[in-house]
Amino acid sequence: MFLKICANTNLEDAALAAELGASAVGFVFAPSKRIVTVEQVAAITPHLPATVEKVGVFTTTDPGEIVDAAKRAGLTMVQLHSAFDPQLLEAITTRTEGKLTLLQVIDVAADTTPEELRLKLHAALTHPCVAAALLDASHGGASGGTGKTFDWDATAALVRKVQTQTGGQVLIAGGLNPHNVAEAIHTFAPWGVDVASGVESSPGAKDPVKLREFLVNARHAKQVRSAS
Ligand SMILES: O=C(O)c1ccccc1NCC(=O)[C@H](O)[C@H](O)COP(=O)(O)O
Repeated sequence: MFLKICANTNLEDAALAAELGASAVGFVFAPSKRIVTVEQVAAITPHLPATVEKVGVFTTTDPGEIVDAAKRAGLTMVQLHSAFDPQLLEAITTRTEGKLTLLQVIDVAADTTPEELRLKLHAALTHPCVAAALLDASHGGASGGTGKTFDWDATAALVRKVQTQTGGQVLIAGGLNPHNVAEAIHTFAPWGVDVASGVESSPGAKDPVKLREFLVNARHAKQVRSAS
Protein backbone atom coordinates (compact mmCIF):
# COMPACT_ATOMS: atom_id res chain seq x y z
CA MET A 1 0.00 0.00 0.00
CA PHE A 2 1.38 3.37 -1.08
CA LEU A 3 0.85 5.77 1.85
CA LYS A 4 1.16 9.45 1.00
CA ILE A 5 1.11 12.16 3.65
CA CYS A 6 0.52 15.43 1.90
CA ALA A 7 0.77 19.17 2.57
CA ASN A 8 3.83 19.10 4.79
CA THR A 9 5.26 22.50 5.61
CA ASN A 10 8.28 21.66 7.76
CA LEU A 11 11.04 19.09 8.20
CA GLU A 12 9.81 17.81 11.57
CA ASP A 13 6.44 16.70 10.15
CA ALA A 14 7.84 15.24 6.94
CA ALA A 15 10.58 13.36 8.81
CA LEU A 16 8.07 11.94 11.31
CA ALA A 17 5.83 10.74 8.48
CA ALA A 18 8.84 9.01 6.91
CA GLU A 19 9.88 7.50 10.24
CA LEU A 20 6.35 6.16 10.79
CA GLY A 21 6.41 4.41 7.43
CA ALA A 22 4.94 6.81 4.88
CA SER A 23 5.86 5.92 1.30
CA ALA A 24 5.67 9.55 0.21
CA VAL A 25 5.50 13.04 1.65
CA GLY A 26 3.87 15.85 -0.29
CA PHE A 27 4.44 19.58 -0.52
CA VAL A 28 1.85 21.97 -1.92
CA PHE A 29 3.08 24.54 -4.45
CA ALA A 30 -0.48 25.56 -5.31
CA PRO A 31 -2.61 28.28 -3.73
CA SER A 32 -3.42 26.82 -0.31
CA LYS A 33 -3.37 27.41 3.42
CA ARG A 34 -0.45 24.97 3.31
CA ILE A 35 1.55 26.48 0.46
CA VAL A 36 5.35 26.19 0.62
CA THR A 37 8.12 27.70 -1.47
CA VAL A 38 10.68 25.86 -3.53
CA GLU A 39 13.37 27.16 -1.16
CA GLN A 40 11.57 25.78 1.91
CA VAL A 41 11.23 22.34 0.33
CA ALA A 42 14.82 22.37 -0.95
CA ALA A 43 15.90 22.73 2.69
CA ILE A 44 13.76 19.74 3.75
CA THR A 45 14.20 17.04 1.09
CA PRO A 46 17.95 16.36 1.60
CA HIS A 47 17.17 15.30 5.19
CA LEU A 48 14.55 12.72 4.23
CA PRO A 49 15.30 9.05 3.50
CA ALA A 50 16.05 8.28 -0.14
CA THR A 51 13.37 5.58 -0.05
CA VAL A 52 10.60 8.11 0.60
CA GLU A 53 9.07 9.80 -2.43
CA LYS A 54 9.08 13.59 -2.33
CA VAL A 55 5.95 14.80 -4.10
CA GLY A 56 5.24 18.32 -5.33
CA VAL A 57 1.60 19.29 -5.78
CA PHE A 58 0.95 21.75 -8.61
CA THR A 59 -2.04 23.49 -10.19
CA THR A 60 0.03 25.39 -12.74
CA THR A 61 0.00 24.04 -16.30
CA ASP A 62 3.42 25.47 -17.15
CA PRO A 63 5.76 22.49 -17.62
CA GLY A 64 8.86 24.70 -17.30
CA GLU A 65 7.73 25.96 -13.91
CA ILE A 66 6.98 22.44 -12.67
CA VAL A 67 10.25 20.93 -13.88
CA ASP A 68 12.31 23.81 -12.54
CA ALA A 69 10.63 23.61 -9.12
CA ALA A 70 11.02 19.82 -9.03
CA LYS A 71 14.74 20.01 -9.75
CA ARG A 72 15.43 22.80 -7.28
CA ALA A 73 13.28 21.31 -4.50
CA GLY A 74 14.62 17.76 -4.88
CA LEU A 75 11.28 16.21 -5.84
CA THR A 76 10.92 12.66 -7.12
CA MET A 77 7.21 12.88 -7.99
CA VAL A 78 4.81 15.51 -9.25
CA GLN A 79 1.06 15.56 -8.54
CA LEU A 80 -0.87 17.44 -11.20
CA HIS A 81 -4.03 19.00 -9.82
CA SER A 82 -4.83 20.51 -13.22
CA ALA A 83 -7.11 18.77 -15.72
CA PHE A 84 -5.73 15.73 -17.57
CA ASP A 85 -3.59 17.13 -20.38
CA PRO A 86 -1.45 14.71 -22.42
CA GLN A 87 0.65 17.61 -23.76
CA LEU A 88 1.58 18.71 -20.25
CA LEU A 89 2.37 15.15 -19.18
CA GLU A 90 4.53 14.59 -22.23
CA ALA A 91 6.34 17.93 -21.87
CA ILE A 92 7.30 17.15 -18.26
CA THR A 93 8.35 13.60 -19.14
CA THR A 94 10.50 14.77 -22.05
CA ARG A 95 12.17 17.57 -20.09
CA THR A 96 13.03 15.22 -17.20
CA GLU A 97 13.89 12.23 -19.43
CA GLY A 98 11.18 10.27 -17.63
CA LYS A 99 12.92 10.59 -14.26
CA LEU A 100 10.04 12.36 -12.53
CA THR A 101 7.07 10.15 -11.61
CA LEU A 102 3.71 11.73 -12.47
CA LEU A 103 0.47 11.45 -10.51
CA GLN A 104 -2.66 12.72 -12.26
CA VAL A 105 -5.43 14.06 -10.04
CA ILE A 106 -9.03 13.41 -11.03
CA ASP A 107 -11.57 15.56 -9.22
CA VAL A 108 -14.77 13.86 -8.18
CA ALA A 109 -17.63 16.30 -7.59
CA ALA A 110 -21.28 15.74 -6.67
CA ASP A 111 -22.27 16.27 -10.31
CA THR A 112 -19.57 14.03 -11.82
CA THR A 113 -21.41 11.35 -13.76
CA PRO A 114 -20.22 7.73 -13.66
CA GLU A 115 -19.45 7.90 -17.40
CA GLU A 116 -17.38 11.07 -16.97
CA LEU A 117 -15.43 9.47 -14.15
CA ARG A 118 -14.92 6.25 -16.10
CA LEU A 119 -13.58 8.11 -19.14
CA LYS A 120 -11.25 10.33 -17.11
CA LEU A 121 -9.92 7.48 -15.02
CA HIS A 122 -9.42 5.22 -18.01
CA ALA A 123 -7.61 7.99 -19.93
CA ALA A 124 -5.27 8.74 -17.04
CA LEU A 125 -4.51 5.12 -16.18
CA THR A 126 -3.71 4.16 -19.75
CA HIS A 127 -1.50 7.16 -20.50
CA PRO A 128 2.14 6.04 -20.58
CA CYS A 129 3.38 9.10 -18.67
CA VAL A 130 1.00 8.57 -15.72
CA ALA A 131 2.23 6.37 -12.87
CA ALA A 132 -1.01 6.62 -10.89
CA ALA A 133 -4.33 8.46 -10.83
CA LEU A 134 -5.34 10.20 -7.61
CA LEU A 135 -9.07 10.55 -7.00
CA ASP A 136 -9.79 13.62 -4.87
CA ALA A 137 -12.97 15.30 -3.68
CA SER A 138 -14.10 18.52 -5.32
CA HIS A 139 -16.65 20.67 -3.52
CA GLY A 140 -17.99 23.96 -4.84
CA GLY A 141 -15.18 24.13 -7.38
CA ALA A 142 -12.46 23.66 -4.74
CA SER A 143 -10.28 20.58 -4.68
CA GLY A 144 -7.22 19.61 -2.69
CA GLY A 145 -6.94 19.65 1.05
CA THR A 146 -10.70 20.07 1.51
CA GLY A 147 -11.03 17.43 4.22
CA LYS A 148 -14.18 16.18 2.51
CA THR A 149 -14.86 12.79 0.97
CA PHE A 150 -16.50 12.16 -2.39
CA ASP A 151 -19.39 9.73 -2.83
CA TRP A 152 -17.72 6.37 -2.22
CA ASP A 153 -20.92 4.34 -2.68
CA ALA A 154 -21.60 5.82 -6.10
CA THR A 155 -18.04 5.38 -7.37
CA ALA A 156 -16.48 2.30 -5.75
CA ALA A 157 -17.64 -0.39 -8.18
CA LEU A 158 -16.62 1.69 -11.18
CA VAL A 159 -13.21 2.54 -9.74
CA ARG A 160 -12.49 -1.10 -8.89
CA LYS A 161 -13.55 -2.16 -12.39
CA VAL A 162 -11.36 0.37 -14.21
CA GLN A 163 -8.40 -0.52 -11.99
CA THR A 164 -8.83 -4.19 -12.89
CA GLN A 165 -9.40 -3.53 -16.60
CA THR A 166 -6.38 -1.26 -17.00
CA GLY A 167 -4.07 -2.72 -14.35
CA GLY A 168 -3.53 0.91 -13.37
CA GLN A 169 -2.69 2.32 -9.97
CA VAL A 170 -5.27 4.42 -8.10
CA LEU A 171 -4.79 6.55 -5.01
CA ILE A 172 -7.81 7.54 -2.93
CA ALA A 173 -7.78 11.00 -1.34
CA GLY A 174 -10.25 13.53 0.00
CA GLY A 175 -11.41 13.57 3.58
CA LEU A 176 -9.44 10.56 4.76
CA ASN A 177 -8.54 10.34 8.43
CA PRO A 178 -7.48 7.67 10.95
CA HIS A 179 -11.11 6.55 11.39
CA ASN A 180 -12.13 6.04 7.76
CA VAL A 181 -8.91 5.05 6.01
CA ALA A 182 -9.46 1.32 6.55
CA GLU A 183 -12.98 1.60 5.12
CA ALA A 184 -11.61 3.46 2.08
CA ILE A 185 -9.11 0.67 1.49
CA HIS A 186 -11.77 -2.04 1.81
CA THR A 187 -14.15 -0.08 -0.42
CA PHE A 188 -11.81 0.72 -3.32
CA ALA A 189 -8.96 -1.81 -2.98
CA PRO A 190 -6.69 1.02 -4.14
CA TRP A 191 -2.98 0.99 -4.81
CA GLY A 192 -2.59 3.76 -2.25
CA VAL A 193 -4.16 6.43 -0.06
CA ASP A 194 -3.38 10.10 0.47
CA VAL A 195 -4.21 12.46 3.33
CA ALA A 196 -3.60 16.09 4.24
CA SER A 197 -6.04 17.71 6.68
CA GLY A 198 -7.16 14.47 8.36
CA VAL A 199 -3.81 14.16 10.17
CA GLU A 200 -3.37 17.83 11.08
CA SER A 201 -3.73 19.72 14.35
CA SER A 202 -4.17 22.96 12.35
CA PRO A 203 -3.66 23.80 8.66
CA GLY A 204 -0.02 23.07 7.81
CA ALA A 205 0.82 21.37 11.12
CA LYS A 206 0.66 17.60 11.50
CA ASP A 207 -0.71 15.94 14.63
CA PRO A 208 1.73 13.13 15.55
CA VAL A 209 -0.99 11.00 17.17
CA LYS A 210 -3.33 11.22 14.17
CA LEU A 211 -0.43 10.62 11.80
CA ARG A 212 0.65 7.45 13.57
CA GLU A 213 -2.93 6.20 13.86
CA PHE A 214 -3.59 6.85 10.17
CA LEU A 215 -0.52 4.92 9.05
CA VAL A 216 -1.15 2.02 11.45
CA ASN A 217 -4.81 1.73 10.40
CA ALA A 218 -3.94 1.90 6.70
CA ARG A 219 -1.31 -0.80 7.05
CA HIS A 220 -3.65 -3.01 9.09
CA ALA A 221 -6.43 -2.61 6.50
CA LYS A 222 -4.06 -3.76 3.82
CA GLN A 223 -3.17 -6.88 5.77
CA VAL A 224 -6.84 -7.76 6.29
CA ARG A 225 -7.60 -7.23 2.59
CA SER A 226 -4.65 -9.34 1.40
CA ALA A 227 -5.59 -12.16 3.71
CA SER A 228 -9.22 -12.37 2.54
O1 LIG B 1 -3.68 20.38 0.74
C1 LIG B 1 -3.98 21.43 0.16
O2 LIG B 1 -4.22 22.49 0.78
C2 LIG B 1 -4.09 21.47 -1.34
C3 LIG B 1 -4.44 22.65 -1.97
C4 LIG B 1 -4.51 22.70 -3.34
C5 LIG B 1 -4.24 21.59 -4.10
C6 LIG B 1 -3.89 20.39 -3.46
C7 LIG B 1 -3.82 20.33 -2.09
N1 LIG B 1 -3.53 19.13 -1.44
C8 LIG B 1 -3.24 17.96 -2.18
C9 LIG B 1 -3.32 16.63 -1.58
O3 LIG B 1 -2.72 15.70 -2.08
C10 LIG B 1 -4.22 16.30 -0.44
O4 LIG B 1 -3.62 15.30 0.30
C11 LIG B 1 -5.54 15.80 -0.95
O5 LIG B 1 -6.13 16.83 -1.69
C12 LIG B 1 -6.45 15.40 0.16
O6 LIG B 1 -6.66 16.44 1.07
P1 LIG B 1 -7.53 16.17 2.38
O7 LIG B 1 -8.96 16.05 1.97
O8 LIG B 1 -7.31 17.36 3.25
O9 LIG B 1 -6.99 14.93 3.01
